[in-house]
Amino acid sequence: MDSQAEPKLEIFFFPYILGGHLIPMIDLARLFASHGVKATIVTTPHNVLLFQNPILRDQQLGYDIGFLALNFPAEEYGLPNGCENELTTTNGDMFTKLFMAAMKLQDPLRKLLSQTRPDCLISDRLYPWIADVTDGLGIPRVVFDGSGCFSHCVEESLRRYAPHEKVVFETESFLVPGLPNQIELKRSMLPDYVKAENVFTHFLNEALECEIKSYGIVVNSFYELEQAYADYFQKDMKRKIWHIGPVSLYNRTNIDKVERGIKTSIDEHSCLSWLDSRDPNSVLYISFGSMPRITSAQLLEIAHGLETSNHPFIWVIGRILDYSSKEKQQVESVVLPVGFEERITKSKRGLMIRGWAPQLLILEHPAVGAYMNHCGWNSIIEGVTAGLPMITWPFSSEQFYNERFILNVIRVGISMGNEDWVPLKEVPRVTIKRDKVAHVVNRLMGCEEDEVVDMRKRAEEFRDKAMKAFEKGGSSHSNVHAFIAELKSCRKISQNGH
Ligand SMILES: O=c1ccn([C@@H]2O[C@H](COP(=O)(O)OP(=O)(O)O[C@H]3O[C@H](CO)[C@@H](O)[C@H](O)[C@H]3O)[C@@H](O)[C@H]2O)c(=O)[nH]1
Repeated sequence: MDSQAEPKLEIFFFPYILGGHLIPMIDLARLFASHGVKATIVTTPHNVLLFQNPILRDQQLGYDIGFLALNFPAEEYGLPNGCENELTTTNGDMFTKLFMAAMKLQDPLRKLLSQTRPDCLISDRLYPWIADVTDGLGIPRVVFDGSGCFSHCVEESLRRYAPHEKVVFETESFLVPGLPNQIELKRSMLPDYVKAENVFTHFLNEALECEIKSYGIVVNSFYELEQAYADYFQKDMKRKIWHIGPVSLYNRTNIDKVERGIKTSIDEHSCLSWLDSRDPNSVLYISFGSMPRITSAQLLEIAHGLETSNHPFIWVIGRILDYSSKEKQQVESVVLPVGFEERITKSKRGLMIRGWAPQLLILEHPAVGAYMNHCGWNSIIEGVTAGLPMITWPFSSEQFYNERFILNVIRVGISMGNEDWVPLKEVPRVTIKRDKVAHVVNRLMGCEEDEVVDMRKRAEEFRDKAMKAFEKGGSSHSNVHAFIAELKSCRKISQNGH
């Protein structure tokens, strides 16, 4: 039993500087603070500014949460002042510089940790030097992986058995051995750094070594969603994992005031009233995450496809890069079919959001009936939490693994059919044509076929399980407690000098 006088457990949270990593890590810190931990988010000055409002709100609620800022060497890398995450980059070159600058956080972090000595550091997977910083300081280090446990298991199987080396053609399928489900992939879906060694292979190998040497990993997922993989990870891969999500549910208590850093590009009330005017389950929500993904040509095909399919939609057009320019500069204004916007606005068929959408607010609305996304893990877990079937359209990173998870493991989606992995910030080589877009949208929206009805049912069941996992007594809630208890006992052991 903890004595009343025992000091609070202090955890430092050190997120990576990509939107899809920062957002869930901030939620994670807020979640732990709500469980009585002193949570300190260690990030760079402009990222502090970006997320200060939700943290202030939590402080007003009495939670012990705050920031510590590390200087970001933007200037040293020729980045404009304030460019401290990929959301503020406007071309591909800046993105590369950002990665390099992030590597330089090592020394300031070391200095900070040696002065402050928290009870634990939860850091993002993408800092391969993190073990050098914490080892020797005696601070337990835990890795937060922005993706789910499933993609870890796929990565491990590919490393162990290299099944992709036994197929000749890019379009040839192979089975991913040793996993609880039959998972088929094609070589064309694999990252270039898996198929042949490059700089990123080494970077990720170092990150993995660091992860293996860590105390364990926490994931933004819940046990019931990927039970077989959570067990596989612990038993076969012999590593510790805590499923503590969906962390976005932390925002749920105040869903109409969701602030997750970035200011939304649409007035939230007009977005909600547009949704209020639509029938339940009738709207398709389309978003491809926080990074630029699609080409101008693809944008046109999506627009035509949506118009033909005739289902209501909310379409988030994030940043589009001009892939033909050497610098991959951001396109200032996007070209849509003539009269498209007027037509969909007048008929109230669609709502376009240029920039940043209040995603959680939209996903939670009863009018939304399906979600087309790029299979970024946060999008998936947020879609699952909203009980939505999905249209999967992966492009890069581990997104094709995540797509298999949706299609073959939890079976709540249908695929748009892209099979061509491209590196982040490279031009997608495949353009899905308008007829295909319309066909896939029609297959899911307003369809009464058994396959789709079953998919919706399963999606709703997973939503209920997600809610249950997060509530008091649920698996994620208990895992947060178990994790805290374990860290407390580590602290006692180190204090007693054992
Ligand atoms: O207009 C928007 C767009 C995005 N989001 C939020 O931004 C996050 C996006 O995260 P995710 O869906 O994971 O996409 P990425 O930003 O692309 O994520 C990167 O990081 C993920 C976690 O490691 C990986 O799974 C992805 O492959 C990788 O691209 C989610 O929380 C969204 O709710 C918004 O709130 N509004």
